[in-house]
Amino acid sequence: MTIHHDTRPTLNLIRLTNGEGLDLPAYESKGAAGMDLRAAVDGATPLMLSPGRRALVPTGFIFEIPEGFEGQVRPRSGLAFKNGITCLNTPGTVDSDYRGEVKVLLVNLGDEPFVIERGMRIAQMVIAPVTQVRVAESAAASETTRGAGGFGSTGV
Ligand SMILES: O=c1ccn([C@H]2C[C@H](O)[C@@H](COP(=O)(O)OP(=O)(O)OP(=O)(O)O)O2)c(=O)[nH]1
Ligand SMILES: [Mg+2]
Repeated sequence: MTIHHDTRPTLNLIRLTNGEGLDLPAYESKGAAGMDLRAAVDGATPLMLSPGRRALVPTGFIFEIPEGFEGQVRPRSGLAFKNGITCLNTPGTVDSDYRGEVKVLLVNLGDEPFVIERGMRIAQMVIAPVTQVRVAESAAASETTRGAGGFGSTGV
């Protein structure tokens, strides 16, 4: 008999009052990179995002990102393609020591108003490993073939 342990890191979620009744953020397919985040806006008063405007949309949860990881808040391509809705600060960064509510900074780059209803899947979060480095200062940079060439220096 084989016992399969779930060896994935744990993402602990704390549901806030405005998140009551919302589905947990979830991977929508077996191999999905991101879990979809839902809008915790008031059920009775959907949020109307006019063209060119932005809004900080609550998710209703605190995410305890495991140490050594970050949460990347990214747009959903369908909303971007169909409605011009994207994340203004993409990819948003959720630090592992953040204990506030995760929010999604949406912007409407389309030309029609967009209505955000409670429970709507507005963005996705990818959990990714991060490396913190030791910061040091040197007087001169080491030599490389590339040197200071950049911004198209190798041609198109
Ligand atoms: O899309 C986002 C981006 C950030 N945050 C939260 C979690 C993150 O840990 C915190 C700070 O984000 P960031 O470091 O990007 O913003 P800042 O402007 O540098 O604020 P701070 O001075 O609080 O670090 O805000 C979100 O909920 N959603
Ligand atoms: Mg910061």
